[in-house]
Amino acid sequence: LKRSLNQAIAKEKDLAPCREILDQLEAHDEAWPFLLPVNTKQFPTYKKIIRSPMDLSTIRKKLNDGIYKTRDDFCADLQLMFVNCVTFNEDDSPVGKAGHSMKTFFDSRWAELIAH
Ligand SMILES: Cc1ncccc1N[C@@H](C)c1cnc2ccsc2c1
Repeated sequence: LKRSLNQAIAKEKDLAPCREILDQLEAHDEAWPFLLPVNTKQFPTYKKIIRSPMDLSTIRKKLNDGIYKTRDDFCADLQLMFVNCVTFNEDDSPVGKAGHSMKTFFDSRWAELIAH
């Protein structure tokens, strides 16, 4: 029991900074394309082109539901969201530009978190 309690404490330590970064991503001026799953009625080709959709609300739910075992699992879903954006959107489109801006922000905050 003691070991599993320590493991639970270690997991919380590992994931706590993820909540902080996710708070900042959701509050970012350019988060608007990523707040909810892409509406496939509005973008009918999206499901064909993007095999694994991902968005900030899904990441938040997975974090709250204890789906992420490590901070790297969390990071992988964010990178998936950014790769989906680059795959579907032109770099100079409004959504494409927002994606690059959000990725740059995330990568710098993640580096601070891991580096510190
Ligand atoms: C991240 C992403 N990738 C590809 C397509 C869409 C989106 N985002 C949705 C929310 C979105 C993005 N832009 C607009 C513009 C009018 S409705 C709407 C909805």
